[in-house]
Amino acid sequence: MTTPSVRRPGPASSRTTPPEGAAAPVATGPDPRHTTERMMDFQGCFGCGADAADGLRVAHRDVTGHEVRTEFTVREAHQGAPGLAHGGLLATAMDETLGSVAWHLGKRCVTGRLETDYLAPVPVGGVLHLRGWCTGVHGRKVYVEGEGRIGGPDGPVAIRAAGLFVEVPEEHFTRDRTAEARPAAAGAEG
Ligand SMILES: CCCCC/C=C\C/C=C\C/C=C\C/C=C\CCCC(=O)SCCNC(=O)CCNC(=O)[C@H](O)C(C)(C)COP(=O)(O)OP(=O)(O)OC[C@H]1O[C@@H](n2cnc3c(N)ncnc32)[C@H](O)[C@@H]1OP(=O)(O)O
Repeated sequence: MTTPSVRRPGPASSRTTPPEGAAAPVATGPDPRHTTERMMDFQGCFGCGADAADGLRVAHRDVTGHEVRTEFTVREAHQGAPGLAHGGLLATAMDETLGSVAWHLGKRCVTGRLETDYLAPVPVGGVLHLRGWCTGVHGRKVYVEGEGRIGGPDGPVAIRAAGLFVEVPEEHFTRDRTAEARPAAAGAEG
């Protein structure tokens, strides 16, 4: 057990806390059946992709067991209030980190729920050091928590989060959803 560095309770709600009977995570590494070329070579991800011109470029640094470490360098384009990072983008960097925890457990998952606590502002020019780890697995559900520190990996905690990731079939990513995305009226035309 790590000692919480802030006086607030943990970030997880009942929906992001593993239920009774959840299994401990088993760090298998990414499942080769899921790591198709299409997925692995994809650089368009807003969170981490090199080809996402306006993306966050979250850098994946280290994986140890079921714990993942990443870094997010906050640039001017990420501001909410002047000089400070926008909270939604900090949540995105966290989503990226927690999602990759599930991936390294060999699970093909999407974010079902993401809860965030903001504890301190993150300044432009700073680096947010993120860490995510799995708290349990129950059926298709993978429970993950994380934190982001400023000024270094052991600096003060600026953001904490808890997420629920849900395993999906490959078809989730390959299905043609063009019709679903169209407005209902336009979709009704043959
Ligand atoms: C994710 C990208 C992967 C791409 C991989 C590419 C390269 C790989 C390399 C590295 C990977 C690195 C990092 C990963 C990166 C990024 C992370 C970003 C991830 C995202 O940015 S991803 C986009 C946003 N995300 C969505 O776009 C999801 C939209 N959504 C749905 O697609 C459905 O909603 C779905 C599938 C979630 C569930 O739908 P479904 O029909 O399959 O299943 P169902 O509803 O039955 O839920 C099953 C059980 O989950 C419980 N459950 C579900 N949702 C819950 C909630 N909100 N709260 C509490 N419990 C919930 C139910 O209660 C039930 O629980 P129970 O089994 O106990 O009944």
